[in-house]
Amino acid sequence: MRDSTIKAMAGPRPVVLSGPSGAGKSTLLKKLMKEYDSVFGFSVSHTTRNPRPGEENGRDYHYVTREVMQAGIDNGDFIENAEFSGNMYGTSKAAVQDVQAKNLICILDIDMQGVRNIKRTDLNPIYISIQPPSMEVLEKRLRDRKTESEESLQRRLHAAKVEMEFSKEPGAFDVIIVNDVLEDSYGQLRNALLEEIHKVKKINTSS
Ligand SMILES: Nc1nc2c(ncn2[C@@H]2O[C@H](COP(=O)(O)OP(=O)(O)O)[C@@H](O)[C@H]2O)c(=O)[nH]1
Ligand SMILES: Nc1ncnc2c1ncn2[C@@H]1O[C@H](COP(=O)(O)OP(=O)(O)O)[C@@H](O)[C@H]1O
Repeated sequence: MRDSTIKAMAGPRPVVLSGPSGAGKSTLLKKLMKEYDSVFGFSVSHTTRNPRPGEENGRDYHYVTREVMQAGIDNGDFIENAEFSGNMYGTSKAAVQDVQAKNLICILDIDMQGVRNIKRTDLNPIYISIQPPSMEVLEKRLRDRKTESEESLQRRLHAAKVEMEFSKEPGAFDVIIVNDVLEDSYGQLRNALLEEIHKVKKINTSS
């Protein structure tokens, strides 16, 4: 579905982080937003999964039922949505527009289906793949995070293999970061976004 209402505005380009569950997307995204709190705005997705300990409704996700989610989809409220590991996830138009209205860099954390769907819109983000150093490390990190049942863990590890294959497709991502040593990965992420960061800083200091 081509969505022309989400146009690439004259402002800074949005950023899409994508990659296997457990690769480190949230960790890196939180570090970035902490260091550049007046530059980035997080696109708060909707999901039917339950909140994890420490997650907050409206900050990490909008936690909704399948019925509410489906009604929003049917109403055309979403730029894209996907089923992942037994739950629904989706990016509403409002989530992106709320951030862009503040002239911040909109940062999205979405799966590979979301990447494919966003490529059919005019959003024109920078696509960044966050990957684990290996499947073994990924499994260890997911187990140590203690957020998944054994079933959900296995589903996510299977999805991870598919996502790693997708990231090898030419043109799928602009930047690929293997998240081994966190400080190094964070440095790579920051360097990849410095141009957009400076755009926002210039706009904010000149206005
Ligand atoms: N397509 C799509 N995927 C999303 C969205 N929000 C989150 N996801 C993805 O859904 C997957 C599961 O997210 P989550 O349950 O938070 O697990 P985590 O990746 O282990 O933190 C991840 O790959 C996210 O990038 C969304 O709005 N759209
Ligand atoms: N570079 C890293 N080295 C070691 N552990 C990491 C690293 N990056 C993330 N982690 C840990 O791995 C787990 C998964 O990270 P998280 O940011 O939740 O991944 P995602 O958002 O991609 O699912 C978390 O427990 C996190 O603290």
